[in-house]
Formats: sequence, structure tokens, C-alpha cells
Amino acid sequence: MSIEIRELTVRYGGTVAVDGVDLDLAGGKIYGLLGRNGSGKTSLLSAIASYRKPSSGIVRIDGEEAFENPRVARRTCFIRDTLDLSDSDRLRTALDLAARLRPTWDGSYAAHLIEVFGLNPRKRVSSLSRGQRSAFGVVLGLAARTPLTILDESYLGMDAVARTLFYRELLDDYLRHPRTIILSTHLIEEVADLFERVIIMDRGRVIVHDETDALRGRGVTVTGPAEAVTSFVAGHAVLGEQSLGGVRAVTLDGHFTAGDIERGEAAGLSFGPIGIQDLFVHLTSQPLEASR
Ligand SMILES: Nc1ncnc2c1ncn2[C@@H]1O[C@H](COP(=O)(O)OP(=O)(O)OP(=O)(O)O)[C@@H](O)[C@H]1O
Repeated sequence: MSIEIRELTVRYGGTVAVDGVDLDLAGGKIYGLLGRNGSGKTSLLSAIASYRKPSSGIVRIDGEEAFENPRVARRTCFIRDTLDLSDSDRLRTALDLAARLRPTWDGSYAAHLIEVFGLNPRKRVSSLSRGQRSAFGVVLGLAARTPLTILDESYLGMDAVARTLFYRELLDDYLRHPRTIILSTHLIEEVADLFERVIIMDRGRVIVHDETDALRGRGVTVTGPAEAVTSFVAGHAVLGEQSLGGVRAVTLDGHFTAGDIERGEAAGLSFGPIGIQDLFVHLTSQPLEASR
């Protein structure tokens, strides 16, 4: 589903959470939404999913205004870590409700996911551990198979094994049933390989929307003997660095020619792509004026 956002502002009293955002998502991709705490991710996603009326501006999904539009609502699934369920419900009841609400719901896939995550459908929502709640959110989000699926940090409570299972299921199911998926996350490096495009928010604005590969191409990591690294990086913006013994590894922003890389390699340096996390930290930790 394509998403067109124009001059979207979300305000809570005097707080501007989303500040005049324009964004076009062509759809049929997995998008990663990154941003520091309080940067406006949940507010933006709530407006896209029509959980919140924009203070001003508009969200159009497949050309139709999204807010209070039942056609759009049926085809959109928004999973938050709070799970919008009644605590006294059994998981089975929540699954039955989702099946009734969602024309695209796949009951046998839900049953498969319930088994993968070791959940018991007879249990009540109130009895789930934090990680199990997250896993159940993922079950509801993936089995809904809605053309627009939004997972807002919904899997952060899951342990590393469960998250790995989630990434595998997400990718497998997406390849079999391509759709538009937006994931917001703080576990940047862990999920960056899933994203085809990355959106970075900072203080209510979208400061980056680009292909993940293009972002990785925005800089390099340089590793090698400390002295050789130091002379190579002179004059470039350093995004991150690590040293161990006499070896230094530095992440640099900027474009490097094949000649630059060849000269570096001749000096004993090795080069790799930039980490999305390093780029993210660099772009979102600057004063407002410098990050624009
Ligand atoms: N219901 C609310 N009432 C008042 N202010 C709110 C409300 N929800 C969010 N805010 C404020 O809006 C801003 C953006 O919050 P939002 O939850 O959208 O950010 P976020 O990027 O999702 O943050 P996090 O990564 O911490 O979840 C913050 O300053 C927050 O304090």
C-alpha cells in the first residue's frame, strides 16, 4: 500500500511530536523507522494507522484519506507493545476476534506462530510475561497479513532467540506475501538487514529516507594499524571508533573514490561498509541546526 503524508503535525498540548512531515512510501517494502526516544516515531505511526487524528496535515493510503476510513482500517494492522487487548481475554479469544476483523487473517499461520513462540492459547493475556506479550503481538501482526502492517517496537521485550525467530518468520512470510511493513526499532544493527529503506526521525521531523544500501554507501569503516588509520582519516568526519592494541577501526562519513581506497589498502588498511547504527548516532546526536 502506498502512503502519502503531507504536512503532518501531531501535537499534544504544547508538545509538537510530529512537525510538518512530508513523506512518500511507495509500499511493497520493509521500512525501518529509527529515532531517539521522544523523536515522534509512535506519534507518526499512530497517525498513519489512524489511531490518532492529525492536528493538521493529511495521511493518504492508496490515495484515500486514512482517518476514520473503514476501507483503510481493515487493511491496516498496528501493533504496539501495549497490545490493545483486554487483560482478562484468553489468547484464543483474541485470535478469534482478529480472524473476524481481518479479511486477510491466516488462522493456520497464526497457529504455526503460536507454536514457534511456545505460547499457550488457553492462557489469559494478563498471565503473559513481557516477552510472551511481545511474541503474541508479533503473532497478531504477522498472521493478520494486512497490506499495511506496522510494528511499533512491539518485539523489544522478546529475548534474542525469540527475536531471531521473529526476523526469520517476518522475512519468510514477507517473501511469500509481499506487503508494506513498517518496523520501528532501537535494535538497529540487529534488524538493519531486513530493511529495504530506512526512515530516521529527529525531533518530530524526518531527516533521512533512503535505501539501506545507499545509507551504507554514505561512508566506510577503515581498519588497520593505528598510525595508518589516523593519517587516512585526517580531514574526514569520524562517526565512531574503536581501538584494540595497535589496531584502530574508524567509521567515516563521506564519499571515497576507488583511488582513495587503493591508497589506503597499499598502506595496510582494510575497508568495509558503514554501520547504520553509527550513521544514526551521528545524525541524531547533533544540535538541531547542524543536523539539517
Ligand atoms: N499522549 C501524550 N501526551 C503528551 N505528550 C505525548 C504523548 N505521547 C507522546 N508525547 C510526547 O510527544 C513526543 C514524541 O513522542 P513519541 O512517543 O511519538 O516518540 P517515540 O519516538 O515513539 O519515542 P520512544 O522511542 O521513546 O518510544 C515526546 O516528547 C512525548 O513526550
